[in-house]
Amino acid sequence: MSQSNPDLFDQENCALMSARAVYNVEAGETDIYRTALGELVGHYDQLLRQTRRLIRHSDRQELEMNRLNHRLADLARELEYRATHDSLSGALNRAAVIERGERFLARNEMAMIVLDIDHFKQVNDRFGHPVGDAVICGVVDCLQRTLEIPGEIGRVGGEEFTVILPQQNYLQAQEIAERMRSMIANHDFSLPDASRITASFGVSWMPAGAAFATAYNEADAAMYEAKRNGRNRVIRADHLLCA
Ligand SMILES: Nc1nc2c(ncn2[C@@H]2O[C@H](COP(=O)(O)OP(=O)(O)OP(=O)(O)O)[C@@H](O)[C@H]2O)c(=O)[nH]1
Repeated sequence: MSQSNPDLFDQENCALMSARAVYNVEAGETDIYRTALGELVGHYDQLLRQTRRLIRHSDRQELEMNRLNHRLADLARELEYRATHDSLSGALNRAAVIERGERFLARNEMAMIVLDIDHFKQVNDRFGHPVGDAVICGVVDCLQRTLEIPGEIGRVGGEEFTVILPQQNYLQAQEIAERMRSMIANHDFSLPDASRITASFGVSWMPAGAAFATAYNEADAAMYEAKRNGRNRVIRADHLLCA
């Protein structure tokens, strides 16, 4: 059995119908009251119709407002993503790496990997910028596929990347960097001459409360040492300091 929607104005409707009945039955008795009642019935009727129309309108407005609120939330998420991510590779951008790294390091020990693609200028020079761009995306893909624990991958320069590893010690970070190095070196980037891509890695580790800039500078210095030592290798910053 179908149930009709309840009318918000059931009681008012009943009052209106009673008034109409009185208006009809008592015709001719007291014209002055009859006329006044007639006007009241007319205005009341109109008031009910307009109120119903306003309620329908405000329901539509509420639906539209909900739709706009959802759209606004989507746009805010998109804006936040664009402000924090590199548009080419989808990795975090430099500002976001610094912001998240500082946040992690304020409370936790943190290891950090800095890596730089080897001889990347030659890739651009030999095959063109679009191929270079594809290599950048391929490298980020290799990093993502290797990172099986919580961590953040960022692109901090043209062909330089960072991996932030909260609560990892030196040895764990070194092993992750080694797996990333191997993954890139063995990956087929589909270059026209079938050549391979390699990257050089530096690893640092900092206790909670240390400065993010120190973590980055130490990993960066280790990465440059890896370049000087022949590239396609991982060097730890503590080994650098001991040498
Ligand atoms: N395709 C592409 N190239 C970029 C981008 N950003 C920077 N580069 C290029 O990256 C290259 C970096 O070259 P270099 O700093 O000389 O370093 P490299 O050739 O990788 O040599 P090493 O680091 O010493 O191994 C330059 O040719 C830049 O033009 C980018 O977004 N896309």
